[in-house]
Amino acid sequence: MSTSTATRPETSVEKKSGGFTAAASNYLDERTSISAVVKEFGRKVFPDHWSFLLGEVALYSFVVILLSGTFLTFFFQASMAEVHYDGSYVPLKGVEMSAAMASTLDISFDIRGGLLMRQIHHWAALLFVASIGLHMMRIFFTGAFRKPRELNWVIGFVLFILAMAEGFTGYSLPDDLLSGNGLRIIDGMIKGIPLVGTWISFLLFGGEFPGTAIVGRLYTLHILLLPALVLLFIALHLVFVVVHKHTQFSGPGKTQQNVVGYPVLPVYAAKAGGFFFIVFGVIVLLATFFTINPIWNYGPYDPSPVSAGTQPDWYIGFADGALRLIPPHLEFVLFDRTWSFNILIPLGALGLFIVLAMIYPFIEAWVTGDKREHHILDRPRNAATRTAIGAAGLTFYAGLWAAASSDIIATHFKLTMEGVIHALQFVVIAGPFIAYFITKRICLALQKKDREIVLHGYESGRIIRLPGGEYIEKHEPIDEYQRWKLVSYHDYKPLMIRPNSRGKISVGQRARAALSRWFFEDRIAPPTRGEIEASHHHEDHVEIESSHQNH
Ligand code: HEM
Ligand code: HEM
Repeated sequence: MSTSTATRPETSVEKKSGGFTAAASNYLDERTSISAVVKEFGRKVFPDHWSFLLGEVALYSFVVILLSGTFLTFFFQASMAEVHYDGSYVPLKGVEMSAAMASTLDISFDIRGGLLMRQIHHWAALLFVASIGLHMMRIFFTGAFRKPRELNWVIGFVLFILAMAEGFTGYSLPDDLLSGNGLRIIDGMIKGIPLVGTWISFLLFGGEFPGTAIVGRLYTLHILLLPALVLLFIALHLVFVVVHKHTQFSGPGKTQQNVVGYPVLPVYAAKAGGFFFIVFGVIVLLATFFTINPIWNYGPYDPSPVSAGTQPDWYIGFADGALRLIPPHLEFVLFDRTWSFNILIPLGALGLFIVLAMIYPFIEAWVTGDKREHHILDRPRNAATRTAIGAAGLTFYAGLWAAASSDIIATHFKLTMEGVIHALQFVVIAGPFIAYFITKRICLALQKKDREIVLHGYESGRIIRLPGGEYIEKHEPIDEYQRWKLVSYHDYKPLMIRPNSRGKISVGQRARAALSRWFFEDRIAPPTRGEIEASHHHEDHVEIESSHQNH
């Protein structure tokens, strides 16, 4: 039995030269065959555009969160046992609080580098969610979620929800006044669920709110279960980015079949490595110069003193705002139970908003009937209806978000609380329609402008007098590169209604066709080759005439 000898990889004897690094990499390669993977991955090409950095910012801030979070676990005590504070922050000396709060104060005042680490963790968390939000907007407005990336949109969206859950559980850990108020709102929301609400609340808090179990439970979620899920989904997300290859904006030489950019090794890896340190550095600077969550000012949790101006972290604002905007009297007793529609309606509206955003790629694909793969990104103006839908969604979100600061807006601008609430109710309900309309018109106007530029060139500012006495402004033709950018998009058409196999047109079909018409209505067709050529002839004509004039 000597078959195996022929196929064995070469031994290390011939490869020994080349110093310690080469020897070490040979050693590793012979035992793992990793060089094939490095070679393959190193040849991957990533296109260059500033907006593709947003996903990277999310990734790098997560690494910072992991590092700083691990440091915090060495000192944080996830216990609600009552203690008397005995650290070096004098104003709270002797005050009764939970061990969680006392240990967070110790991290802030008595552990070397502790306050910086806490602030790094908190600022990194804020940046993490912000970059995810911006990344998601770039994916949405450029249509990067279209086939084959719909599933990666959903995976990304799960990451967005997980990030908010991480943020909320983290915010609740120090057991200070703000933590407790946040948890009390969650408790109220849970209890508002008909029939089962009270039971779920008891299950979560281990009895009557707040109990003594919640911080320990949230801690397990915060440092074990949720980070594991985030890591898993980030890994899946990035595998998909590699498998699908990255999208790119249209331009000369860029097609649906290729990716134009830098290879991972050495260019992209070096750039990404440098960028990681920039993100890390910015977070450390923020944490050094700007206080975040000074829990010593708030004190331990106590249900009675809710200070004015209490704010959640920015990404929870939209949920808080929804609760503030709903009229409070939508609550009544029926069948011996309290029905809190002032909680159920905001919960339902937010749930619907989140689900619609999550499945948007599938809705759009259904409405447009578009089954092709898309690797070239849309310029937002060229997908006017999608861009307008996005603007409507953002206006809704922004209205809710602003409402989380309703009291601060009222006191700062010397307005009445009711006035602010009514204005924001208007923004949340009518704002999306107004935003939709305005955005769509702006996109169509920009499309018309592009068409004009392709056909007639840029306005040069040079006025020429024609032989007949007429004054015209000379238009400079645009170069090939610019023209490519302006005309290389597809003009889609609404779906045609077709009868099904039994020769009938179903109601669903009709609805779909109507939606499709709405999606594509008012579009401005890109200039055709014929039109461009015709416009060139015209340009030449003017050119000859004007040179005549000069002689
Ligand atoms: C922890 C959160 C996230 C991380 C670390 C992350 C990271 C990344 C990175 C590094 C890329 C490649 C570079 C780029 O295009 O920016 C990417 C692409 C992508 N991400 Fe995310 N992402 C996250 C969340 C999301 C969310 C919330 C969505 C959408 C709901 C999303 C959807 C996508 C899609 C569709 C692509 C492919 C884009 C393309 O090829 O043009 N991601 N992500
Ligand atoms: C996306 C992931 C994460 C987010 C968004 C996040 C967010 C937060 C926030 C906002 C706080 C409150 C900080 C404060 O006191 O001002 C916190 C606390 C904490 N986090 Fe995280 N965190 C994340 C992941 C982690 C991980 C992976 C660990 C552990 C390895 C960790 C460990 C801790 C600890 C121990 C605390 C309590 C100490 C303290 O409040 O200062 N976190 N987290």
